[in-house]
Amino acid sequence: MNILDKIVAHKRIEVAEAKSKVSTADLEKAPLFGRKTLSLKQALTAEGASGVISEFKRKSPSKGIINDGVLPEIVTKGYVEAGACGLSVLTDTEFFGGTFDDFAKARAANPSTPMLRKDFMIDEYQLWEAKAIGADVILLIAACLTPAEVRHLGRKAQELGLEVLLEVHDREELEQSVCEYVDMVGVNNRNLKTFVTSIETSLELAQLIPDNFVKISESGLKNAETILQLREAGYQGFLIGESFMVTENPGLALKELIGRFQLTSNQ
Ligand SMILES: O=P(O)(O)OC[C@@H](O)[C@@H](O)c1c[nH]c2ccccc12
Repeated sequence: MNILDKIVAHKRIEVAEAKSKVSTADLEKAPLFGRKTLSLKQALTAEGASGVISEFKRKSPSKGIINDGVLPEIVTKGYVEAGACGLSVLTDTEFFGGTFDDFAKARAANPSTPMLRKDFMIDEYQLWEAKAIGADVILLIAACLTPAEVRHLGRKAQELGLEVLLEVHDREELEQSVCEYVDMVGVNNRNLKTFVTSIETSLELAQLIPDNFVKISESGLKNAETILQLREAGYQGFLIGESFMVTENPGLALKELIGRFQLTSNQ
């Protein structure tokens, strides 16, 4: 079984357990459930936006522990002060060490920044959870959903006021899963089944993504030259975790990166 299949199998058990404990009616009573969501799409396309969506990630199946002793409220506040357009916070515990508590702390520290609940969404129950913790955006990974599931979850998410980021890794996933219930298309440079990471994936798929979707390049990004190259190819969003999280001060790492690509693009 590849790692993605393992994660999804585990997720199904987790969701079944969560459902048996807390009903969607109870989730709707959470204080943040009715909150007005923020638009990541708008933040990414605003004049002068850095385009960076910074991720809070403690560990991953590909890297093991990245940075475990850090506080989500401190790191994410640092990201926002440095110029992040949006935040991504992992909520998968088993494989990424994330929690709802991490998300809640980041949410409270950054009330006006769009936040992505980064998890493996397989059931509409998880959309209610996302609303209850104060998320603005959810991720739908084409590699672990059928095109019909993408449509169904995307439509439900949008009905709840959430924006939808569809993640693809190849042409087939893109062509089969992209639909009107998606707001942004993310190209994952990392193959979730093999962990092989290559920017070429984003460069190759760029022209195939219809223009009405905001394009986001995800994973393995660390230098200004690459960001500029991706911008040139049509990307307006850059999802970056590890290269910030491995440093002692992730916010500072983001600030330095933005400084480098803004400087370079003005020359
Ligand atoms: O840490 P990186 O290489 O900068 O990548 C961030 C993000 O793209 C990555 O964490 C990611 C992209 N898609 C995912 C799906 C599930 C879990 C994690 C991910």
